[in-house]
Amino acid sequence: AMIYPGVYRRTPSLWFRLHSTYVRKMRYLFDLKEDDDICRQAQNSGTFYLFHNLSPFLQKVGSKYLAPQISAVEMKSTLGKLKHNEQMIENSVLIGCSDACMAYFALDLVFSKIYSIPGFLEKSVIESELKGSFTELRKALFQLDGKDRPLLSSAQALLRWHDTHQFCSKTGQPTQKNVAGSKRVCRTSGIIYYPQMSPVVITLVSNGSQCLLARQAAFPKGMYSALAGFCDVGETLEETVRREVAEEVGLEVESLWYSASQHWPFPNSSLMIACHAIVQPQQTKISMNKLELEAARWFSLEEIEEALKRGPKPLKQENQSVSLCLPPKWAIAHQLIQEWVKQQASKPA
Ligand SMILES: NC(=O)c1ccc[n+]([C@@H]2O[C@H](COP(=O)([O-])OP(=O)(O)OC[C@H]3O[C@@H](n4cnc5c(N)ncnc54)[C@H](O)[C@@H]3O)[C@@H](O)[C@H]2O)c1
Ligand SMILES: [Mg+2]
Repeated sequence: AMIYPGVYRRTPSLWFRLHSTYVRKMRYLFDLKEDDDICRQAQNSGTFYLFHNLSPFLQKVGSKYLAPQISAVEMKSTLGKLKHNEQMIENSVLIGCSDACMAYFALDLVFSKIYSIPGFLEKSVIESELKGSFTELRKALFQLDGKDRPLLSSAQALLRWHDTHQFCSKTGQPTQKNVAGSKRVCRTSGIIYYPQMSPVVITLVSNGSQCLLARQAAFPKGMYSALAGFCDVGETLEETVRREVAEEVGLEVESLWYSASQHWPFPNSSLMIACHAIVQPQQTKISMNKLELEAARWFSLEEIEEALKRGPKPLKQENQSVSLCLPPKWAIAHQLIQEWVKQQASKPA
């Protein structure tokens, strides 16, 4: 149920003739964020992605997993023992819309405090009612394919932000979310809080023929990735790349260029900005920062190509060590590595 803006309400066909699907979607989402009444209406006709303590609800269909969209009606009836539907639905946050402008919301059952409502269903009962399970997001990202990954990642980030920003940090008074969940306001101080994101630079360093990968102690066994670091206040992205490379492996960047970016929900909300960097070929001796990293070294094209072929799971080798494995294909670090392999292949021999 699309809500047409302004003059188009009388002439919906004009709205469709004048705008591409993409523009219509973006205008609709803008209206939902700006206008609480429009957004409240959309909550009664939209669909919901469910979370339980930040774990998305997944269903197995054949050999595939997917995140089902639950209609408002379906939700009220399935979770029908609720006496406070309205109130619960208002805890949802807007996360997108379909090409036909049907709004998508995310709702966390735990954060909505519905468990304090007498008679509300246990998690396991909800899971068997809806025929699926609440799955930890990292695991879910491996099981899902396609468009659900970024959608669930940003949904989780937004739900987490609301849960941890319920009070004004100046007055200590409760903050109120707008219906879409695109901001929270403190009525006492008038301060508006917007969902927070930390910029992070992730850099694949190359010396012209090898690339530098590193691992943190917390990484899965065998996994190496590009260098990453949070931007400091006042820094440009270029300065962050140079500082992080110097801090973590003791090298000086000669040149760098931007590749792409990706939202990353762990551990909070980061905007991962991916870059390639080249260090001077005569200055490639790694001096690793042991506080940050467990290992860092140069890898040849052959080693990287083999690891890409093997896929994301490490193999146990004879000497007890594990083989190199790389970040999953949906992580931007993987994309940087793929691009580097292509650059190497296109170089004259
Ligand atoms: N290396 C990878 O392949 C990779 C891939 C995907 C995502 N990431 C993400 O990149 C992020 C940054 O990487 P890192 O841990 O090496 O960063 P880092 O090298 O900047 O070191 C982390 C330290 O920075 C400090 N810090 C400064 N600002 C911070 C902020 N806004 N939030 C949290 N800590 C902050 C903390 O002291 C923290 O311990 C991590 O959140 C990680 O999830 C890394
Ligand atoms: Mg780092």
